[in-house]
Formats: sequence, C-alpha cells, structure tokens
Amino acid sequence: MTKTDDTNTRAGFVALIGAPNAGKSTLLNALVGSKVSIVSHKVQTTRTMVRGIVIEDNSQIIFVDTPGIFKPKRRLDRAMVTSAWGGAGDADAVALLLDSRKGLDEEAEAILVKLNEIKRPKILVLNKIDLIERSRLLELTAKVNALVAFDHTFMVSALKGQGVQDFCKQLASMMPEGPWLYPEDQISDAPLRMLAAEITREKLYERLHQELPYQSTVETDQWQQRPDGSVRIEQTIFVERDSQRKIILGKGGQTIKAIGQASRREISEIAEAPVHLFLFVKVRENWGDDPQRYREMGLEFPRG
Ligand SMILES: Nc1nc2c(ncn2[C@@H]2O[C@H](COP(=O)(O)OP(=O)(O)OP(=O)(O)O)[C@@H](O)[C@H]2O)c(=O)[nH]1
Repeated sequence: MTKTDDTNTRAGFVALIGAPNAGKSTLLNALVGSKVSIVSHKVQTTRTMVRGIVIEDNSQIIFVDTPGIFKPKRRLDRAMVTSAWGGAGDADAVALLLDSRKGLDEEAEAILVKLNEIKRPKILVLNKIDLIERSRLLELTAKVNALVAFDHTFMVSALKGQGVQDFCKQLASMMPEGPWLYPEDQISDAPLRMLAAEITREKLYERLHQELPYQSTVETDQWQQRPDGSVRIEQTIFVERDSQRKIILGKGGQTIKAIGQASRREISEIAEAPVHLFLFVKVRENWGDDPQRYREMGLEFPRG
C-alpha cells in the first residue's frame, strides 16, 4: 500500500503571511530544507506564490509563500496584495509571521486588523527571536493576542532553525484528514523555469539595487534539454525604459555578463545539470499594465 492510500494521512494548505522582510522566505526554506523561495535583503522580492511541501508525521503540508503585504499603489502591487489575501482565505491554516524585533508597528497592526476578517485557524509566529530579549517576546505575544485571537503562538528563529520544528508539528496536526496531494519526494511544484526566472531576478537586484528598484521582471522563454544532458535556457528581462536596459547591459555588456554567470551557476544547481543561459533585455513600456505579464507570474490582473 502506498502512503497516499493510507486513511491516517492528512494534507492541507498553509498560507504564510506577513510584512515584507518578516522572514517568510527564510522560514519556508528552513521548513522545506532546500532553496525554493528567494531570500533577499530587499523587500517585496517574492512576487509569485512559491510553494514548499513538507512531510511531518503523517501530514503533507503545502506552504503558500505569499508576497509581503504593503500599501499597494501601482497596479502590480495591488495584484500582489490581492493574491496574498486570496491565498489566506482558502488555506487550512494561516500563519502570520512577525519580525519580533520590529514589534507591533503600523504595518503589523494593519495586517492584524485584516486578519480578523479571515475565519481560518490562525497561528502567530514571532520570528527573529535571536535578535531580542526573552522578556520583550512575552510582552509582544500578549499585545498581539489582545488584537487577534490566535489559536497558537510560536517563537522561532527562521535563520537559525530554532522553534521551526515545533511550529511544523503543530501545523501537521491541524491539517484535514485525507490523501496526500503530491508525490512524496516533491518539495516544490513551482516549475523549474519559474524558479530560474526568480533566480535571475535575484541576481539583478543584488547588482543593481539602487538603479533598478522594482521596474523589471524576468521570464524564462525556453528550457531545452540537450542530448548531452545539459539544458539550454533563454530568459528575457523586461524593463520599462531604455535607460534601464543600458544599466543592465553595463559597459561593454559587463553587467549582464556577471548577472548571467551568477544566475547560471545557481540554476545549474537546482536543475542538477550543466546550464547554458542566454539573457535578453527588452524594453516594454508599462509592462506593469500588461495582463499577459501578470498571467506569467500567476497573478490576477486587477481591473481599474
Ligand atoms: N537574525 C535573523 N534574521 C532573519 C531571520 N529570519 C529572516 N531573517 C533575515 O531577514 C531578511 C528578510 O528575510 P526574507 O525571508 O527575505 O523575508 P520575506 O518576508 O520573505 O520578504 P519578502 O519575500 O521580500 O516579502 C533576510 O535578510 C533574512 O536573512 C531570523 O530568524 N533571524
């Protein structure tokens, strides 16, 4: 009998929600034990829902890593926020991650107010406990729970792995009974090509943090297995202005070359094969208003 026929199994979805930089990606990576979500010092790097799948006890827990919640201004930002809250409303449990060093700031309070409207089991996860005093943690727990009645509270350090296992075990017990939804060995259903695009975007941010705030997107156009076992990948970086294209190319193409090399190394690791990466930079004015770009990122196009 395979695991999925077992009537004792459980499976469900958990929405990881929180302000930008609370540590959602880091926590997801700690839970899954492999790099499935992009971690960055910059906020709002997670645009698409990258899922990690964790097996704990008899449960299969599917994590939906939602984009950070922030005040949406541009159309793309609004789409990301809508997608984040949509995910929370459908999940079997919602885990709110708070940066405990930041505490209860205006941003966290806004999330808590909205969270009250969501009628799903809720878990509070205070992250970055390696950075603050224990006494402050208890104070913060009381303050937050006074605003939203959480079913459970956990104190973790996603970076150091502290408390992560306990949190995971709790979630496992909360998942509905039923067959597993994914094969046992699958840690992420994010297609490799999407992951590869995220990696290149991460490299772009690392090199061009000041010059290129959020006005770029990356798509993988081609992913071709070659007979010698290597993979040929073509990606397009979309920017809004020609001046941005020039920045990405750099003098004599030096910048794009460096970005390509760094990205190729990392993609090659996740693809477990040698990679030939070809990067193209295209100017597409107002890509932020183009429905097609949203579909590629798995987001709803917000009208109006
Ligand atoms: N000291 C400490 N740093 C942490 C911890 N968890 C995350 N960080 C750091 O906090 C920063 C943000 O972490 P991310 O995981 O990218 O945050 P995020 O919430 O996913 O951010 P977005 O995807 O951009 O919304 C990174 O520099 C992490 O290394 C922790 O437990 N302790």
